[in-house]
Amino acid sequence: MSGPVEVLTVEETYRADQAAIQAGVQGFQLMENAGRAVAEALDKRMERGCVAVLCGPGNNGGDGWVAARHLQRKGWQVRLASMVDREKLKGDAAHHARQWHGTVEELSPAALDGADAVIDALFGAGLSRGLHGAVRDVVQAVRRRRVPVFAVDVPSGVKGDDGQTLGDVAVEARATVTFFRKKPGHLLMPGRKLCGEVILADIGIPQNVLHDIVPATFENVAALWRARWPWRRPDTHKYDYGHAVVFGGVEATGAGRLACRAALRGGAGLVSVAVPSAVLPVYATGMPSLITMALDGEEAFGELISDTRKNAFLIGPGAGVTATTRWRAESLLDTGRAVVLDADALTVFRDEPAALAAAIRGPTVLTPHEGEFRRIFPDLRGDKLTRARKAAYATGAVVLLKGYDTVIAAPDGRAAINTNAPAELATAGAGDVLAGILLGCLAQGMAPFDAACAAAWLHGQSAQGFGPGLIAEDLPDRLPTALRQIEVQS
Ligand SMILES: NC(=O)C1=CN([C@@H]2O[C@H](COP(=O)(O)OP(=O)(O)OC[C@H]3O[C@@H](n4cnc5c(N)ncnc54)[C@H](OP(=O)(O)O)[C@@H]3O)[C@@H](O)[C@H]2O)[C@H](O)CC1
Ligand SMILES: [K+]
Repeated sequence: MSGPVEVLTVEETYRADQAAIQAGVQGFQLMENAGRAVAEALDKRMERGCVAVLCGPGNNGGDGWVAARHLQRKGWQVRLASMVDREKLKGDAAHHARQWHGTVEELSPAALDGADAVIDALFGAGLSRGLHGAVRDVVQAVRRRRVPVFAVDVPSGVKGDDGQTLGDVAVEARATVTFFRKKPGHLLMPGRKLCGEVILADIGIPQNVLHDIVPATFENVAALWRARWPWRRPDTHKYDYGHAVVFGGVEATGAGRLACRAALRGGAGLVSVAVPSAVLPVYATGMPSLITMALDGEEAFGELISDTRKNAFLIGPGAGVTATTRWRAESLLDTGRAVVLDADALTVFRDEPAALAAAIRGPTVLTPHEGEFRRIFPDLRGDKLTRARKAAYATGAVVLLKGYDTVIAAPDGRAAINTNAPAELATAGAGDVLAGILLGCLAQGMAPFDAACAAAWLHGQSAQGFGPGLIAEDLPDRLPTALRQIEVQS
């Protein structure tokens, strides 16, 4: 959980590298530190034996030559295979290749014979096309033989910017050692899975290079927003923590109930559920702290939303894809108060992103899963980070695009990637709980980007450590434990 919050694109990483060199750090020293960190990571995690170090034609390969030297010194038997002749290497890679006094083999599957571990120093940030020829054969052989791989910077074949594979083959690593700051590809799927454990090494790049880079992408750790978490203060009352309203469903009642409980646990001062009187008892049962409001007809709806003390609304879970849901969603947005649009309240804007954008006036968070996202924004292309950013920019809302690698994007370009959600969260109703936590955060006055990041993190954290058998009902009551961790997790 701990570690820096900033995530750098490949281009920003190169800028950080250059800024460090301009500040007086030698390039070959950065490479020395990088390669040594890779060697140490492997040596710490495995019994000494035989390691095959696979080196590419650029600086990623350069890190490999350094790692080979350090591993040999530590007592590993090293087989180094290079994609290109040592004489063809340039710059810092050429410098470090000259420091290697062992044998150099041609890159082929035979170089893996006898290896207990592999260092993948083929391609890193400079990957520009899919893997072909000898390099593809070797990567295929590594996968077949199931030798543990330690990747330098990123597993070869994976793009640092989005975690997608370029071409049809990529290395699957046990661990990936990267430098200074993580890249989006370490956090987004499938890159996150292909990286294995991600180890961040300090190679001597000064922190202050970030002042000029101004990163806009972050890992969603609590340190990103915890300074603005609305802790209860003395001398305050419940009205200081907002009045959240959930528009519950009539036939599908479970979703709204989960959201209400999550909003209460998430800290909203008051939570009301607004539903037709016929189903009120369903909502009231088992949740005495919930306020129930009879919503019989559109006049009652108008009256309810004209009360400005009600400062955050959730519509969508169990709502139904109907004209009423669309009209209500637009009316809520028109109040200019905080709104969470989820589930059916997103689908009612199918193929109409412009209408949605036009309706948004105040702090708004859209919480689509991939299917709902595609329905509203069928024309948005690109990786998850890019698409979420484009949707936020186009609508003026914060977009929380759900999944194992949930992305939260703000209209101003900031984006965070959530990394603490266990696979068990793929269960019915989990999304309704997330919407409820988010509603609670907004009711307490958090800005929508902070609220969405906090909600995604708390949602993931409340599922941590439960294991198989988790159901959505378990989540709200685990929120207090997750909340206590905001202070200890950075
Ligand atoms: N601050 C840092 O993060 C540091 C990073 N270091 C390491 O440097 C690499 C990035 O090095 P770079 O030389 O820019 O790029 P690569 O080594 O990843 O690869 C570039 C060369 O590979 C060729 N290439 C790319 N894709 C393929 C492919 N599919 N098949 C064959 N060849 C390929 C590419 O050729 P072009 O034709 O595209 O030019 C280049 O020749 C970073 O990842 C870190 O490991 C420093 O050591 C320390 C500081
Ligand atoms: K690599």
